[in-house]
Amino acid sequence: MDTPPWYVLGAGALGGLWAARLARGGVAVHLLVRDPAAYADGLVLEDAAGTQRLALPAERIDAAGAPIARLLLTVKAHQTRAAFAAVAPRLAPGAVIVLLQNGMGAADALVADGPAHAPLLATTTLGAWRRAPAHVVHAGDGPTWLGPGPRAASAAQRAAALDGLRASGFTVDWDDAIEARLWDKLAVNAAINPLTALLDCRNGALAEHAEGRALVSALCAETNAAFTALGRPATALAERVLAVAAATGGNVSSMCADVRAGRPTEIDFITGHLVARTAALGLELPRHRLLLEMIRLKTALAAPVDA
Ligand SMILES: NC(=O)C1=CN([C@@H]2O[C@H](COP(=O)(O)OP(=O)(O)OC[C@H]3O[C@@H](n4cnc5c(N)ncnc54)[C@H](OP(=O)(O)O)[C@@H]3O)[C@@H](O)[C@H]2O)C=CC1
Ligand SMILES: CC(C)(CO)C(=O)C(=O)O
Repeated sequence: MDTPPWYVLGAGALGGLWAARLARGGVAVHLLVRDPAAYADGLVLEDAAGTQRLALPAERIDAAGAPIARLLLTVKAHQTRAAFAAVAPRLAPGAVIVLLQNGMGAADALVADGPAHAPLLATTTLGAWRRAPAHVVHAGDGPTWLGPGPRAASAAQRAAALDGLRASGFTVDWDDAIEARLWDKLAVNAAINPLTALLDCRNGALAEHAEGRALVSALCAETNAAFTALGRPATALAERVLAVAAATGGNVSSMCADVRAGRPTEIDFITGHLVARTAALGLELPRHRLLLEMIRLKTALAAPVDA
């Protein structure tokens, strides 16, 4: 039986990287996009191997077409619900769906919204950025972890996702405790992303300056208290966050980039998720809540104002 194509919904930096690597691995890949004209010449991948143009079919997200049996969702957390609603009518029964993004809570909304799909969750330390809309740069390596989502997937769906994504040549492993990995990544993003966005600085600045280290430590103390309340282990959180800030020192964080561009951010799925989950247990996180409100205001201020 022919292996069905991967459809990549979210052909930005990370989705473009995966699409290009899967295609280079000999897999059929289709892009689901808002503007197919931007991908008319395919997708360019720039990495250690050089620069390569890959011819990939790009379809409008809401176009009618063949049923989709394998879907990789790499839109930002706040874009997930709308993007998934647009593609849901094309999903084949038992489709393999992988949600690869930062933040938490987007998959819960998909499952609550809808038909009996069972998205798997994934997290990665790969890094990528877009030089142009259809030109991605592979900027950082690392493993990708796949695990169960809020609704149980079948063993066949898990195996198809894992084997299918491994065709990229990236390291992909299964972890039943994916939620713990997502919380760990959330803890890093909850400190670095809003601080760099509000201070308009690169990640490294937080580790380089005593004031930055103090802010990170204060936020991580709250995250530690939150993890304890949620029954999750959290060791040396501030040290780990500062190590990531230093290791990605030259990066403009995704939230800083979004704020600079006047785009909505993933704050509600990072800090918002943390604050809401602990508030439900009666624990307030005043520093995180302040950052949440400041980033929300920053986004509101970027919206056009009537004269
Ligand atoms: N980039 C990275 O290195 C890493 C990113 N992540 C996470 O991965 C996720 C994706 O990030 P990233 O790739 O950087 O983000 P990008 O903004 O580069 O990509 C998101 C893509 O989704 C597309 N999109 C959004 N809504 C729709 C829709 N309704 N229909 C079709 N396409 C849509 C956007 O299209 P359009 O171009 O039209 O706006 C864009 O191409 C985020 O959660 C991020 O935090 C995690 C680890 C590393
Ligand atoms: C790890 C970090 C902070 C790297 O920039 C990131 O995930 C992001 O920018 O969203």
